[in-house]
Amino acid sequence: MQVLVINSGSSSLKYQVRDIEANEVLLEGLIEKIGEPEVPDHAAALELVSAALGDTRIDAVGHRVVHGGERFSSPVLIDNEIIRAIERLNPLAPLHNPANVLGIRAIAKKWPQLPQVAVFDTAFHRTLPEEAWRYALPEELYRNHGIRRYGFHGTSHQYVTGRSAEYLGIPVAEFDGVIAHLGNGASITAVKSGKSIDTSMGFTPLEGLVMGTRSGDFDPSILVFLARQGYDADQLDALVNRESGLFALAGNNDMRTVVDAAAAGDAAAKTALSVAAYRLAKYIGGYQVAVGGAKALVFTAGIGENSAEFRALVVDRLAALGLFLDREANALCSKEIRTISREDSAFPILVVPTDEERAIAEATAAVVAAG
Ligand SMILES: Nc1ncnc2c1ncn2[C@@H]1O[C@H](COP(=O)(O)OP(=O)(O)O)[C@@H](O)[C@H]1O
Ligand SMILES: CC(=O)OP(=O)(O)O
Ligand SMILES: [Mg+2]
Repeated sequence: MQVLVINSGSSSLKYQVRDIEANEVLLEGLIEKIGEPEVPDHAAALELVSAALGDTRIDAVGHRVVHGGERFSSPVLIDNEIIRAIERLNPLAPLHNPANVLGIRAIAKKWPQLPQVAVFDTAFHRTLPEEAWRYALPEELYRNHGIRRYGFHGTSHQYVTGRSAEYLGIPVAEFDGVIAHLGNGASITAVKSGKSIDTSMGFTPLEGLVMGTRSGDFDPSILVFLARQGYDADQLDALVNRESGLFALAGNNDMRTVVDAAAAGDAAAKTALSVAAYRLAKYIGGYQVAVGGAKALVFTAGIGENSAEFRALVVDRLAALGLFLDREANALCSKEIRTISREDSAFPILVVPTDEERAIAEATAAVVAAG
């Protein structure tokens, strides 16, 4: 089966065509600047994808959909009712979901006969126990507005959980571990018996770790204070989602630039790295408690897979957990799954490359084959 995988962002669209049986990428690309004159909307972006596809056969389309709310705990075949259900979740993920819906509608219009499947970022986290998903807020906020913790990056956390168990030679149902997905958006998940039991992102992909341009955790009274100073909702949204994180602390949202600046002696860049590494180390300590003793700590995504410097800054704070880095193994550049901890570490620290597109393609093929 040949599956077109679509990851629509608000201003970009990533795509891949994969052969499922051969596990091969036949074609891939990235369309940027959607909304600007060259590519006015998602339909225009899709025309560019269509041109790039040429006469490549497509049997099904798999979409990354960021918010699946409480309804979706697994991938689903898309129909009009499903599109409307995803659309109703738009207010919960304003940066991501509207773009996902536009991508789905554009394809339904252009290739109405093609089966489309939605694969949700939130689905893997549907196993969170209430003590992890519930905020200590009045019940009606949950009942009337769905205000609770959902968690994101689930497709990646689930894929990496499976790969880690395989690497350790244990069934996934016996895997207890802590997975740190560190990309532009970053989240960490506590996995117990192969299931997500806690994760750092919450109602939206803002809570938790320090990210490229998102603040992660802070005292929500700051928003109340700023509202009283005259900030409106859009300004507050931009402030915490687009103007914070590494960008606010170091003047740049790209980890490579921040690490280089710190190495060159830039004090703000050093502070940014310390704040981000300290926050993550604290979460790892907390999740070690949540899972009752991990079998592995796993780093993944752009920063987790590639930044030996940032991994060292984090692990050097974990001596209390009995974790020690093998400096040489950590410094190695590789696309392979690998161990980066010393033999005498309490449990192994792994680097496991994620592959959200592969996971989405395989889930899509499975849903289409079953339906
Ligand atoms: N070689 C590298 N060293 C350090 N950081 C890297 C390297 N390659 C990528 N990154 C970082 O990974 C992040 C992007 O991660 P990625 O998973 O691609 O994000 P997303 O999919 O959310 O856009 C950026 O902060 C980038 O600087
Ligand atoms: C949910 C989320 O944060 O996604 P991304 O990392 O792609 O922005
Ligand atoms: Mg990502």
